[in-house]
Amino acid sequence: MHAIEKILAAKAGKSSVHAGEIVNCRVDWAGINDLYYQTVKSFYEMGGERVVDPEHVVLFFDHYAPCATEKQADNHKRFRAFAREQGIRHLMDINEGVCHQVMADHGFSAPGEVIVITDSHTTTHGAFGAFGTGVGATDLAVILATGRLWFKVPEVIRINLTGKIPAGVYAKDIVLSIIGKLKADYAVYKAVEFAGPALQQLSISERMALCNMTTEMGAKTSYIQPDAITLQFLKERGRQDFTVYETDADYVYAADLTFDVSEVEPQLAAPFSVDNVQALSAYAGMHVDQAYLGSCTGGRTEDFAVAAKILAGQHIPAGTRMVMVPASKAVLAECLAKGYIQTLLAAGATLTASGCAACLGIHQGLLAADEVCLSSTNRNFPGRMGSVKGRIYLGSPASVAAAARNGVVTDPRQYLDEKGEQA
Ligand SMILES: CC(C)[C@H](C(=O)O)[C@@H](O)C(=O)O
Ligand code: SF4
Repeated sequence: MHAIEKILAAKAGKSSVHAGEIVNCRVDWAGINDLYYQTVKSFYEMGGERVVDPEHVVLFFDHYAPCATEKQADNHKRFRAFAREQGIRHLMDINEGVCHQVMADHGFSAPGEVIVITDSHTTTHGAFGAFGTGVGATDLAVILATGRLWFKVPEVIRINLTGKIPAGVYAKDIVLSIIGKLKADYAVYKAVEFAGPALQQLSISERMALCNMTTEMGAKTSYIQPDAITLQFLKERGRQDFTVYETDADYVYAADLTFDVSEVEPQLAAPFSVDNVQALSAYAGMHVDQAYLGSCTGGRTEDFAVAAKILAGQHIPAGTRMVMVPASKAVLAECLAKGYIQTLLAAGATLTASGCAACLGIHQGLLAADEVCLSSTNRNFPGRMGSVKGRIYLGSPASVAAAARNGVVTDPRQYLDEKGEQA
């Protein structure tokens, strides 16, 4: 069996499972974000009275944080009342940040767990060796009422990463180049595992970016075998009570691919699909109206660190604006402590509240028609960040910062030395 199958088997109380089988699993973490009040309504509509395991339910106020309309505020108010009524202690209010980052910050995401959130990018938790997947309101309501949910055991595609990651190239570039080759529907309902020696060069932050983006290949879930890097991250957050499952040596993958990361250069996904990927150099010199640094893909401390290296002592030129959205309160605190935010503010960037913000066009950084945004987020569909005529290019946080520095698409490698430090 694959480690993912072992997780699902354990949660279903079975000794073995196989791809295609439907299993009914105990869910370790059920998360609801603030776009999904329908979950609460569905819970009552299906006869729910008490949430079976409120200790393992997390409510996230991230998409509307802080609220831009009265309707959003009313939603939050009803969620808070639900939390009080049901004894849900983990209410991550508007200052906490994007659900996936908050899960990581709190040490909630851990190996061997089943994590289900009303958000498609729940694949992110594969970075911890968890089975993470996104669902809609009614499925989540079933978990509230029963503590369990059914899944179809996915086939697994393994992507082996080999070679040395060049300076100025990041997980985002690697995964964009993979999606550009394999395309947006390559992994529909399959699991995508990242493996291979290059993983040793990738921190948890970078692994989260990789796993996050598998959603844009249609993946049901993602997986990275926990290692010393994972265990160290969890130790720092006080997590020790988890089970690490290992894939059997004779497990047969649905596909087994190898990518040499040493050949990857900075990439951009051009409008209007995530698999419309080219080398960044193809767009060098194109004017950028907005550089957007944030989200559950590219809004972590390391992302701010590299942006600060590129923009230290610089001034963002007139005609370009930079919006920065730390993925969570913990990320913001860390970036403040390290001086990254101060450096970026001094360069002329705007700081907005942690959360989803303009990543999906809610507030804090929307685009006008024909404006170009270079964004560290994960989607560039029409209307994703405001006007349906806004043009979003997805790239690494370093590429976002380099664009802010010059007001045009710029290769970030020229500002970094061979160690990835300020050149
Ligand atoms: C919650 C939902 C509207 C959505 C998702 O499921 O991913 C959002 O977070 C996104 O990134 O598009
Ligand atoms: S930051 Fe963006 S991609 Fe992530 S959960 Fe929020 S809206 Fe979705």
